[in-house]
Amino acid sequence: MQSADLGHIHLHYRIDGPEDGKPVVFSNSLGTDLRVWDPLLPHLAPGLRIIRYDRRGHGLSDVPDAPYSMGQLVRDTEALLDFLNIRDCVFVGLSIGGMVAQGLAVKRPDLIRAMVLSNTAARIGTAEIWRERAKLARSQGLSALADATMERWFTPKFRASPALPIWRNMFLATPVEGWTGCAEAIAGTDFYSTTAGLKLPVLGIAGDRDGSTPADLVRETVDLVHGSEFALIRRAGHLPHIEQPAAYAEPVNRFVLAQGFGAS
Ligand SMILES: O=C(O)CC1=CCC(=O)O1
Repeated sequence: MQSADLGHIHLHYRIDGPEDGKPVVFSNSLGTDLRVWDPLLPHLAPGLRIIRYDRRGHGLSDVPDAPYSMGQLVRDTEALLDFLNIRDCVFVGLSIGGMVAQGLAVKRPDLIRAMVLSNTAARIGTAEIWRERAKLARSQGLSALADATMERWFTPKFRASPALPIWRNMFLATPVEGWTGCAEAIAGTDFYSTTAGLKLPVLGIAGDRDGSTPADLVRETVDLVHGSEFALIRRAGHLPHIEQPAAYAEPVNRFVLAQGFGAS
């Protein structure tokens, strides 16, 4: 457990793997903390340096007053990677984390060599939807959003499994200020034109039963970048690395290794 003092904010982060391993940065989704990647880690190729962090308003990072902007979320990540002296990473962005990836790749191409855009898009939902959800969260708490969120995150089969409370509790443990702050950032984000100008290797990943970023939406964004690849994970919702970790790891490992990121 470590905290980075970035001057404007403290972010909680964690690094696993050898110090001289090639860096792969994981940026998670709204309403989750860095532990959301735990099911995937045992399936990743050996020898990588795995960097995870809690976005502002989430996990053990600072919780500034809402609203947040996507520019702030990108800047936080940029500052963290500079603090950790990370360059040329493969950046794996899940949902809002994928939006941060798109913004950061435009702003700081020196930081990102290639990116995985997982269950994300240049624009997710509509501003109205996110502002409605934020209003409900502020008036009634995240419990008012929990059932619908689990339906977007997971298939019915997974929702009936004993593992569900782990992820539901992670969602419910998110500070309302942090969740609504990030929801406002999503509401204000449309990266279509800037993502279309990106020139770096991109792998898109979608779940065939994603209730938040359906596969066609993910594909539309990923196709904006010339030469991008795409993988569909079957029997999975918005968090396919939890429901199908081995199937998710397969394209990620192939893509990461194709960037010259083998064990050193
Ligand atoms: O729909 C959800 O709540 C899931 C989600 C959308 C953006 C994000 O990061 O998570």
